[in-house]
Amino acid sequence: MFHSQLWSTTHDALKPCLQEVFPSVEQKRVEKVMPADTFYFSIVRDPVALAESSFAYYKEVAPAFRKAKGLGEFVDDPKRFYESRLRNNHYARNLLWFDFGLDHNANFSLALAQLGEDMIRRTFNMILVSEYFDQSMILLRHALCWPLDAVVAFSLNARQQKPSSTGGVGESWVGKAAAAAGVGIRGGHVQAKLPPNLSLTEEQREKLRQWNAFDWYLYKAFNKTFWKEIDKFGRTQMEKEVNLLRMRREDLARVCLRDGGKPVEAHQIRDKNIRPFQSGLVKILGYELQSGLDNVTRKLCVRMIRPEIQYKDVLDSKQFPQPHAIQAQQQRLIVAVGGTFLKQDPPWKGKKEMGGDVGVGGRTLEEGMKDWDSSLLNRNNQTMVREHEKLRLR
Ligand SMILES: Nc1ncnc2c1ncn2[C@@H]1O[C@H](COP(=O)(O)OS(=O)(=O)O)[C@@H](OP(=O)(O)O)[C@H]1O
Repeated sequence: MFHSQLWSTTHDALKPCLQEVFPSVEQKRVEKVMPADTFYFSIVRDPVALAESSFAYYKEVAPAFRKAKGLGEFVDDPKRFYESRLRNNHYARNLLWFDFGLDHNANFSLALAQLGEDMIRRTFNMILVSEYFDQSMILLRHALCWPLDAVVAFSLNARQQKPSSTGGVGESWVGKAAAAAGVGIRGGHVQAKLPPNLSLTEEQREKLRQWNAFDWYLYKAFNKTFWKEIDKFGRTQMEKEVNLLRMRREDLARVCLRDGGKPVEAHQIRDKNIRPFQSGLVKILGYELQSGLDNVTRKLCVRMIRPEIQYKDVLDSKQFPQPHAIQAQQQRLIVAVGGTFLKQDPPWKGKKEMGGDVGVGGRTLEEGMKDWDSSLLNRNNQTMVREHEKLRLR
């Protein structure tokens, strides 16, 4: 949901002014706090891929998904499982349409779909396509006159597609996922639901498109516009720039990431501050940084792989700096002794290294509390305090 207080300060923190709109659009309230020349963009994803992702993450969150054994069973007869009035069922029907602030339970009609499309076109300067992420980044960088490096990114928040084959019950994918989901393992048997079955036949994929008719309509419409934009840009030039982008990504992966940049399970990441939050029964992968990076390089690399919740916390700390709290904390560290002031080691120093691992860049927790640009992170943020309440941000 949109909160003007949040965004009014975000705008100062995020210059130049642009928004990748994730929350439902409440355009008037957004416009009140954003400058007139704000660049609004969003991204659409193929509804079939989106449904797979949504089912995997939100199986236990959306009532409509909960009772279905697999995505296929849900799709075969969605009305058996779906009740429009139930909270969180937006994950199960027309999620794109919902994210654009539209009524995802409305009966499909072409007229209504066109109205929605027009509204989105009026609101957004650009709609990108997830399936062509690299091409999207090139279009975006040109629209914003950004250098190539500004859009080089590693894929974040990816779902593990297959369970790992090694390890006993405690070490297995199911075991860990169950633990993450807070389900017990008794007598060596996993008392948890298995990871969701996402396999679909071609017929079921087609049914999914019908069930998510508004999303399918939007996806087709914006996909068409996207390719028109690429034609305007020039296909050869696009190919050239996409190649450059990929080369640059590979270079950065070599510098920043272990094992050639292969995404890894969260528990393999030694630095807890860059572990992606886990939700549901699928694993969300992250990256392990190269060791021995100098400070500047490390900051750049962390910036590229910081998971979404930690990223939100960085924004929070920029938007809501707590000068009094910081000052008070600093004062607590300065102890008056016989008229002179000595700086005392903070209580955590020497006890706890970041992620419990001294080897990771050799940074202390104190340093770890600072963001890439050295601003202090607020410890009373959501990540630190309400660990158990988190869901992926949507
Ligand atoms: N660069 C790039 N290219 C293509 N796809 C990418 C990229 N980065 C992230 N992803 C995929 O986006 C999915 C996560 O999206 P979000 O971070 O928005 O999370 S969520 O949808 O709000 O839950 C998640 O999809 P699934 O893995 O299918 O769940 C990511 O794999």
